[in-house]
Amino acid sequence: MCTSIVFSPKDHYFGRNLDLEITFGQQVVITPRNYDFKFRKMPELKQHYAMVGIALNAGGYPLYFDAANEKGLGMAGLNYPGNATYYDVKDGKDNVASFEFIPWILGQCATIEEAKKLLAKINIADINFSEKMVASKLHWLIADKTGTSIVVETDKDGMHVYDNPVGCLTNNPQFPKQLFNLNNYADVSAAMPKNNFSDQVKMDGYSRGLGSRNLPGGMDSESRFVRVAFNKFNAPTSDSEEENVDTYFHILHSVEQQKGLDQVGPDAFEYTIYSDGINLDKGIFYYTTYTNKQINVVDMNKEDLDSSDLITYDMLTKGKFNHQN
Ligand SMILES: C[C@H](CCC(=O)NCC(=O)O)[C@H]1CC[C@H]2[C@@H]3[C@H](O)C[C@@H]4C[C@H](O)CC[C@]4(C)[C@H]3CC[C@]12C
Repeated sequence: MCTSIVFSPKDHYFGRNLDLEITFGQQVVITPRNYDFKFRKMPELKQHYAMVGIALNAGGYPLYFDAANEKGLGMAGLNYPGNATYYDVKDGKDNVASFEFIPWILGQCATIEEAKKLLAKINIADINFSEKMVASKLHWLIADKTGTSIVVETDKDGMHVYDNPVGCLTNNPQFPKQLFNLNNYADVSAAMPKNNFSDQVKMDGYSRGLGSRNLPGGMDSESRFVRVAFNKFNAPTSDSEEENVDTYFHILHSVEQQKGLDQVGPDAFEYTIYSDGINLDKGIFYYTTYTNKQINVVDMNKEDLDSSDLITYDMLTKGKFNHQN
């Protein structure tokens, strides 16, 4: 499962945990403005906004899992099995394959308002990247540098674009159900609970943290949605970039999947392969991996964004122990 958030302590940070049992050889990929973006059913974008994110470089084509552009619009695709539906090519619509959706939006839109205008014309066409790489069933979180976010779900009954008041997304069920489920946690709090049970029962608050005792702790997508929303809304904010980035990763790591906890096959366990976050205001990309919790940084502004070839960085997966004696 996966979790994606936008966190707005001062600047705005957008990204996700990628949870899966296999890894694809993904890299940090910067697509500069003059990379010739080809689309199966739409005209190419010879010039577009530059973007940075995690992608699989498939023979020179960036298959983005999540990314943000130089204008501060971010977008992530998360698994949405059983619900995601892609459609036949339709006349009069912008027919975009699911693997083209991130570049199509990030290449052309600077804000959520602009994205909504393009979304109104889009038909997510049921096209595979290749015979081997069939379309994954996804839904998407999109956020801009005001911290505003939306969710795009293409269900059996068509495409839905939801305003997202909580700024997070996980997996199933459908987004309105995830929001509704928050009702069940209205009394969860960072503060010690008040005894509403009965004034005839003496309760002495035997432990700190009892206000959050009823937060769901599971690896499942509904539990992670509640937990990450609560942790985000209660996170401290600062004027310091480093403190805010650090807090951002604490939030994502609070819903990360340790190996061994989420069994998906006889010997297969889903785990958090990487966590990433882009400062949408500044174009700085941060990430950690399962085996390297040090925060790694790629600053897109340090690259020649007017060039035409993909710029890639292998993810640093080897952590360091700092021996002090
Ligand atoms: C599996 C993950 C989503 C993670 C998640 O939600 N997992 C939880 C779960 O399995 O429930 C998705 C997110 C982006 C997806 C990739 C991107 O869409 C790009 C690319 C698209 C091709 O159609 C298929 C391969 C490929 C490379 C996709 C493989 C599956 C990815 C990596």
